[in-house]
Amino acid sequence: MDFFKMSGSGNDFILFDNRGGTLAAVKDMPAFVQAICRRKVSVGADGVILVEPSERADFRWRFFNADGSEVEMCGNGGRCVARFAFLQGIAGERMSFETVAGIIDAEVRGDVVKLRLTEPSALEAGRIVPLQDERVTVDSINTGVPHVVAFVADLDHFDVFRYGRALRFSEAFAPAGTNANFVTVTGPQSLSVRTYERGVEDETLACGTGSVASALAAAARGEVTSPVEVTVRSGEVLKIHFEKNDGAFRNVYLEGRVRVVYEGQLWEEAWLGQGD
Ligand SMILES: N[C@H](CCC[C@H](N)C(=O)O)C(=O)O
Repeated sequence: MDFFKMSGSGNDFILFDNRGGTLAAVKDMPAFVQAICRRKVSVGADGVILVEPSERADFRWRFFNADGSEVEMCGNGGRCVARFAFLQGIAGERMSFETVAGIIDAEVRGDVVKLRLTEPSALEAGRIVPLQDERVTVDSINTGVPHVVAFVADLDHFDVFRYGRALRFSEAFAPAGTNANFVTVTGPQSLSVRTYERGVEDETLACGTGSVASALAAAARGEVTSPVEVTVRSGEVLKIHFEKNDGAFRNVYLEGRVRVVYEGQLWEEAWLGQGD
């Protein structure tokens, strides 16, 4: 099974062109995904992307987190799959693809990919959430997948794992759970974000939909205007463009560089029998 390994600003993925049933031998997809996402004993990644045929767009893709959970969308994964599709001749520089979250337009310019995301929804500002022995104020929004955004003062020394897990599993966001973003606004068009990701169950080096959620939450508070440069944990910068009209956000774009790390051939021993 041929695959690509790609990185979207440090959020890394294993991509398969599954249009011809490359993965037909896989009987349990979540178990397969968990196995190949394990670092040191297999390929290792934050998630897996399967490109499949679509009646409604150039192609469809399914996204699986490293824990095997299939979820609606992935912003950095979307940027990677757009460049993958272009490089593989599956689509041109301008394309549209189908996700569980909806149809997304993409434009590939060299190693920079710009996505037009689905309309954000369910923005709730100033939610008071009990968190261990404290109560915190967070904003929540869905940017393809669910996110909470908390504004903090000293991001570099913030315990993202502890508070990220507490928010991820908080009753307030049950049963689906959420991704948790911790943000410091650094200027009228810039902020820094660290994200604890659902389904990776750890902090990742970047989160695309989380960066968008953070930019829109800050814009809703009147603290930033479009375009917003988001510095992620890897140190790379994602650019978020949006229109804000009477509190609603439209034409939301996520832009940034993606890297092809390598192309590979997956051996069965890299996934079969890993639980033994
Ligand atoms: N972990 C997320 C999906 C991937 C989101 C992130 N990698 C991105 O770039 O948007 C979730 O389960 O909702």
